[in-house]
Amino acid sequence: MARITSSTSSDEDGPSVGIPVVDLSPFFAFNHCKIPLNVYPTNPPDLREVMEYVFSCLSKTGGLIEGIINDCLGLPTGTAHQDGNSLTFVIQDDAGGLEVCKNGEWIPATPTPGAIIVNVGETIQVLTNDKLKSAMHRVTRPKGRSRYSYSFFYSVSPEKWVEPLPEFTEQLGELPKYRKFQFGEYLQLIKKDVTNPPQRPEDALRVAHYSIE
Ligand SMILES: O=C(O)CCC(=O)C(=O)O
Ligand SMILES: [Fe+2]
Repeated sequence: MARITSSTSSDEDGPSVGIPVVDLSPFFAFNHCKIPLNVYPTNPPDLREVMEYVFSCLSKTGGLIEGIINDCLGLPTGTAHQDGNSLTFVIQDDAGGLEVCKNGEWIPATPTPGAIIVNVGETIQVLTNDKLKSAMHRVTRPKGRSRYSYSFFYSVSPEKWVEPLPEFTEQLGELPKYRKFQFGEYLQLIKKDVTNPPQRPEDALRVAHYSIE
């Protein structure tokens, strides 16, 4: 979130940035432009464009400084997560850094020229009733150099319903482990976690939300 605070106003009761005086609070707060909550004043006309640009530059600077602090403290830069979509294709450069958790151990996905890493996402985990599991993974930035990767998230469309397929339930004599949900609804839920992450990464909302006990 960002806010414009008026501290030099000669008018004690109103903002000094030309915002129509409806709300008399001395600041104008706004969220990341991807969250559709912002209501921008129409005057000055280029306020929105300038603010979104400044927001984006400062977010990048924040990420950079956060990474430097993490490096200095010896903390990992990446947060462990599973992908919610069906399949993710990852192409990483020779810096490496992608790690997958197996039996509690972090295993590096060693960079191989020309290779595409394929991650199974939670949608496939649900469709196969846990026969194929979505791996927990994270990214650590190698010390002293930058890292670039390209991720392609192959997904079902948001209106599609996702549930364990009969081939992995009835036909095997097994009960479904998840109740049916619409993919778009799940996306909305996990996006909330991305924009407003829980204190502990393990509290992030995952597909277990739809588990049948
Ligand atoms: O950068 C990478 O290697 C993977 C990034 C990733 O896990 C993700 O975007 O979900
Ligand atoms: Fe991922």
